[in-house]
Amino acid sequence: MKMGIERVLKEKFGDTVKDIRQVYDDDHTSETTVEAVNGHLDILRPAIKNYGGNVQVLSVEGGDCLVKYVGPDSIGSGVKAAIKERFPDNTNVAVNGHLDILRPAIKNYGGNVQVLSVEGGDCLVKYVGPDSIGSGVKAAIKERYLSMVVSSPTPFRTKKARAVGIPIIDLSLERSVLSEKIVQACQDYGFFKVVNHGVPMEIIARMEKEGSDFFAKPASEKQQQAGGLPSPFGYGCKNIGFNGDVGELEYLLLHTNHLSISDISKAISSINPTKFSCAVNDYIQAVRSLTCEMLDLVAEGLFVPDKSVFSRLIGDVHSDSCFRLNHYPPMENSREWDPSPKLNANTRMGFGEHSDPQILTILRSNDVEGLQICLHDGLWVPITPDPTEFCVFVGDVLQAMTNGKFVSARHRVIVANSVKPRMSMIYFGAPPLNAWISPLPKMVSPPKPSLYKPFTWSEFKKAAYSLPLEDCRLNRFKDSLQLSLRTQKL
Ligand SMILES: C=C1C[C@]23C[C@@]1(O)CC[C@H]2[C@@]12CC[C@H](O)[C@@](C)(C(=O)O1)[C@H]2[C@@H]3C(=O)O
Ligand SMILES: O=C(O)CCC(=O)C(=O)O
Ligand SMILES: [Fe+2]
Repeated sequence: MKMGIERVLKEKFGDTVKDIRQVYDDDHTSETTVEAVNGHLDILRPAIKNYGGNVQVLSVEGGDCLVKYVGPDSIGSGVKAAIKERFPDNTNVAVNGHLDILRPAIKNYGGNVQVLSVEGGDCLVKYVGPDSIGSGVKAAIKERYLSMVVSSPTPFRTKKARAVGIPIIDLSLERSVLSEKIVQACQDYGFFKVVNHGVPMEIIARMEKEGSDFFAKPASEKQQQAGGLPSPFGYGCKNIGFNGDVGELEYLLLHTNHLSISDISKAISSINPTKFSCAVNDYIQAVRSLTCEMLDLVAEGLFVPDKSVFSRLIGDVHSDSCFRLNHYPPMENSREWDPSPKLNANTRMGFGEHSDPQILTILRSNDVEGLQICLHDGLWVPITPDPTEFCVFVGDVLQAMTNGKFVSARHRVIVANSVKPRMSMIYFGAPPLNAWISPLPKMVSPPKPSLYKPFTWSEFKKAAYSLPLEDCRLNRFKDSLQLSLRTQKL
């Protein structure tokens, strides 16, 4: 700031301007505290807010000042300069932390890292990217800030650095490495992303075009063309299921068998139904074979003797798999930024918290964010959208078949301020209605008795559809015999 004024004055008055000193209304020698530095940054806040960003001083300790900043880079360097100028005793100002050293590598993998809070010695970091860099994030924080404990009289400790490393799995890797990585991801998160998946971009783009063309039609047309299909299929707006759940979305839900796709295609376009049906059939065929491939890798990674035990269910001609297009209209008129995950004036619940009932879900979205997954400890993590990747979710049936080794991923969609609609295309790989589901023998042993009683997919589905979206549906299928045996032992 001072430098800008100096330049303007020198331009105007030349060498007559000798020295320019900045003076402050308040006591310049006042203590350097989080509050004081935060207060000083008020000069930059209007500009930052204008870009939908935010700035917050997290800690000031022994010459180190840690600042969380979201906004354009140009203002970011202004933040650093403004602090150093006003509080010269802050020799080390880290905007968005010390983690800047790792950012280029993380970005390279399409990932992201952000310090969410530093409180009472706990540092909470949100991280998306490969595991290897995730542990680097942890190490970098510990290395940098643990040393401060020694030198600082009132230590700022970073006891628990928590790097959330959502796995991104490269499907071109060698098979044995892949199966291990996929099993690990299913176990740790019930969720992972895949790259180099082999689904042709042309097939994805054609499906996306058909989807956006459909949602661009007037509401009455969509309703008339696809609103009257047998429940729960067809076009829906805001309602989710039959139990009063609502969301800020419209959708098209289809069964994946050829006959129902052909029926809906005729309803959507009487002039050229094959354009829509071909796009849907090609897309479903491609993601189905990707799903089967990943399920075979799961079986290999779990050392299950029958390697097709999961994929056979989905590949079956009678498979009850379905396909869904979700369209979340954008929010208007909101530029305010709120870092908390709670719903506020700027966010709406697009699709409420739930797990998918099927075996495996494969989701592809455009580049509009909104999807979040819940980790085992209850932390909600936003998933960075990438149209070239697929997101994979463990469903309830896979949880039952692995006897709880994998836990189905709870997820939701929160629509924030974006100018573009979010559109997702989701394949839910399901067994045939009459297929029996139970924990695989390989997954059951005396220390790990069967957690679930056998059920058919039809029974499970009926129960699932009778329950609200957020319910844990598998609870109804817990093996009460095992439970009572265990209680007796206690
Ligand atoms: C509220 C509901 C909607 C849902 C059926 C349910 O009763 C509970 C599960 C929901 C879900 C989630 C994943 C899929 O989007 C879906 C099609 C499915 O199979 O289960 C939906 C169901 C739906 O939207 O009809
Ligand atoms: O639309 C999305 O991104 C996710 C929706 C979802 O979870 C679902 O349809 O089951
Ligand atoms: Fe879902």
